Amino acid sequence: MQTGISTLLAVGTFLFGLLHLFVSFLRRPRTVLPLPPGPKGFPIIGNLFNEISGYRGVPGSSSHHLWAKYLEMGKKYNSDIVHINVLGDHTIVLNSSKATNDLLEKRSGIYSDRPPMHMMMGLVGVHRRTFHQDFQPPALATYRPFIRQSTSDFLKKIAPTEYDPLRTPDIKHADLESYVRNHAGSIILRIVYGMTTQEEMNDYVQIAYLAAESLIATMNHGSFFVDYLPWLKYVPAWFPGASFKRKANAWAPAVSDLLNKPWERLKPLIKSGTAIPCFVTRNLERFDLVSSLDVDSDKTRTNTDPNMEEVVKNCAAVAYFGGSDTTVSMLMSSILALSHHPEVLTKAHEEIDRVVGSSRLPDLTDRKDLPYVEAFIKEVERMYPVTPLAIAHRVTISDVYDGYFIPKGTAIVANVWFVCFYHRAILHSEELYQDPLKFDPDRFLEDGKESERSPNPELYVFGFGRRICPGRYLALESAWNLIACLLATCDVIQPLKEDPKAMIDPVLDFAEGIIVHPKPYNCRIVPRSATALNLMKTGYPSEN
Ligand code: HEM
Repeated sequence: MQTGISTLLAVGTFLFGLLHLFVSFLRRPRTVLPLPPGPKGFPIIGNLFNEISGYRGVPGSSSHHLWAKYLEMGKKYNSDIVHINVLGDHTIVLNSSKATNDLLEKRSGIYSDRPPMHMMMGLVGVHRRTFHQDFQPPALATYRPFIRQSTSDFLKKIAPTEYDPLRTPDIKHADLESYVRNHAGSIILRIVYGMTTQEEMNDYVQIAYLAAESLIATMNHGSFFVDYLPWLKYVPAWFPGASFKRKANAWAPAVSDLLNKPWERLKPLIKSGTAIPCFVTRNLERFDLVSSLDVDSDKTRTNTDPNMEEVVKNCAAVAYFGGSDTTVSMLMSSILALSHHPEVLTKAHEEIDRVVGSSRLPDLTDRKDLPYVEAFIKEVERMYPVTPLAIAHRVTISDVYDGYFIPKGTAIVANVWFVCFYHRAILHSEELYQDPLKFDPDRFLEDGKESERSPNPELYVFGFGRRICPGRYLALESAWNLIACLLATCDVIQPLKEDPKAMIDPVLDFAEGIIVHPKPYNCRIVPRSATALNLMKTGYPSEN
């Protein structure tokens, strides 16, 4: 009986698949204008078996980064916008700042939808306004004490017991990453859910880490077959070729924990009036939802808008996720860059010593007076963009650009990373940045002051138009605070005993995913003096 049902399901799915392909073929865009150039595909399946489809299941598919493949494609077709069609699902890759600006910024009204991310369980696409209100610069002043607290905790963790520069041991990658993860995680958990104790935060930082592993692997449009054939989400996990389904099942608990666990912890505290004011409490109050919160079940009793509790819950989880792994990537790249560029470290030390002195830690109020530190962070953003392909948008109505037809529903990918070729590129473009593969913070300065001679990478690394990252101000403040304090107190140098063959290339060795991280590296973080070590151990003065 069981086998009969399975066979029936398999045959049904196969026939349904054929029907879907046939209908997409009939409904393919027919217009006198050409689609942007791209590899010639086969009828119906299009570029499915072409490496640039983004689908990792293609036999023999190389492990090259997707953004590097897009580079090759742009070169080949000599165009800064290129087109891929997989099974009737259209993707257009924008390889230049002009194209991203023209479409994602100037035509933001129609280019701000998201393609469905079937592997992502709908965590994106939630209420943007709710989010932006709490993460705009005026709200940030309230969060600065949490940022300072987390930076103090970080400095204490990396501080050696004694000041002995020659015997300070290497920091292993896993330890450094866990301290950085704790820094980013504790700031966001305090802001979003009002968590204050390190013990409870540890568990939740780990939850965000596990969820990030799955979400990172799934968010690049086309990473899984189901992105192209949405009905596949209904096939059972045992179905031949349904490895995406088995992966989704394995990842589901982590993503569900991310969404539910901190929420379930907070609900009774809100009900009893003992919750610490935070993003969730403020938004529940804003939408008059506190009294309707149902502590005993997953469901909401709804005497107001039935969806708003879900919106607040989703926004909280998206902030918790969005604010964790991204900032970790940026900080790990910053520390890697410092350990490879002693000349940058020396200039930053000189600036901090001159402006802040050595008797206190730098604070966010010093930020405007430390242009070299600011330029260093910009150069990290440019050189190591956290999300090299941003997050795909989708166009809601058919459009025409540069003489090309862009069909309604096309996924739009901005290739932010893109190494230069001719005059088309973004963060590594020779046209925008002189000597683009050189790590050089000075490109953002003139006579020691902030300058606009190279465009600010923040125009690209945080996304575009209406979808621009709402957490960008928080990310930059928290990253700045940690980096400035690290620079003020420490030398960041190469490890003592490093096998040269095991050393990673700071330009090329990045792990693939929607959020990219440097491959594991060790380094040495050595206090600059006994006074600096003392500052690390005491941290910022207590604010209670
Ligand atoms: C270095 C740190 C960060 C980077 C590089 C970054 C980058 C991005 C990018 C590229 C997008 C997609 C924008 C687009 O589609 O055009 C995005 C979206 C988003 N980010 Fe960030 N982000 C960072 C930190 C944060 C933080 C700290 C938070 C939370 C407080 C956050 C919350 C979000 C949310 C909620 C979205 C979705 C916005 C939407 O779909 O409308 N991000 N981020």
